[in-house]
Amino acid sequence: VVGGSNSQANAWPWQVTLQYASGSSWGHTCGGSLIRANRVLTAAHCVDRVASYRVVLGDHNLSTNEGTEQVISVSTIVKHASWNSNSVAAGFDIAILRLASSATINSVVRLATLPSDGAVLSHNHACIITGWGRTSTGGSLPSILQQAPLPVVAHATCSTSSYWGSTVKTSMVCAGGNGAQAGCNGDSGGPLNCAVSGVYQVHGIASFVSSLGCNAYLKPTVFTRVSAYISWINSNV
Ligand SMILES: CC(C)C[C@H](NC(=O)C(F)(F)F)C(=O)N[C@@H](C)C(=O)Nc1ccc(C(F)(F)F)cc1
Repeated sequence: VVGGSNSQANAWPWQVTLQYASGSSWGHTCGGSLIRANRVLTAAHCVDRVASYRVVLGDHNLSTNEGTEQVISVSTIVKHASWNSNSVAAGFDIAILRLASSATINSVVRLATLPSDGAVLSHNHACIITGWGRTSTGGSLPSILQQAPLPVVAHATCSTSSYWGSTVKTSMVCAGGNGAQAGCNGDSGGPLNCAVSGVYQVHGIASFVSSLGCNAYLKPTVFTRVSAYISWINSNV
């Protein structure tokens, strides 16, 4: 997350870090959201690489053991059948990870609330991106979960030529683009948290940013719009 700040410990209790084995250690590769005690919602592009994956729930500082972490391996991966890693612009950047065991739901590990089928948020609706992605384009990865305000950019605006043009589809949600706050590499798969009637919902799954730079002006961070995939989730969870 570029232009963000440290989140309060466990303030986003559905946020997970998706990690893959590299050598003898595990490295953060993507975010994700807990949607059932044994199911995590993430981006399909996060699991394109054949590897062994694990999720860590209840984490805050990736570099220390805080005693709230739950480490669970990923048993199976369900990527959307229409996902094509050569065209992120087509959408379908969504996957469900089945966990080897169920998480213990407690004060620091909770299920995400998903939006209702088809719900579309209006321009400037206040949302917050969270993640352990880079804090600047090509920069370093933070230890502490970051968050930043990222207001929704309506599709009508986001699909104009000065923004993303036809790269962005109605199955996506744009947020940010002010040149300061943005998602960045490593935030992929993580949530766009939007308050609706006082309850935070996971309205987006971080999908892509501009290759010109994470916080490129008028290139909002683009998320998979979760409300466009509710029936897919319900039949694959
Ligand atoms: C691996 C990528 C598909 C996803 C990667 N996503 C992210 O970094 C995140 F965190 F925003 F989700 C990304 O945007 N990386 C930049 C460097 C990128 O490749 N962006 C990008 C690629 C293709 C297009 C498109 F759709 F136009 F082809 C647009 C942006």
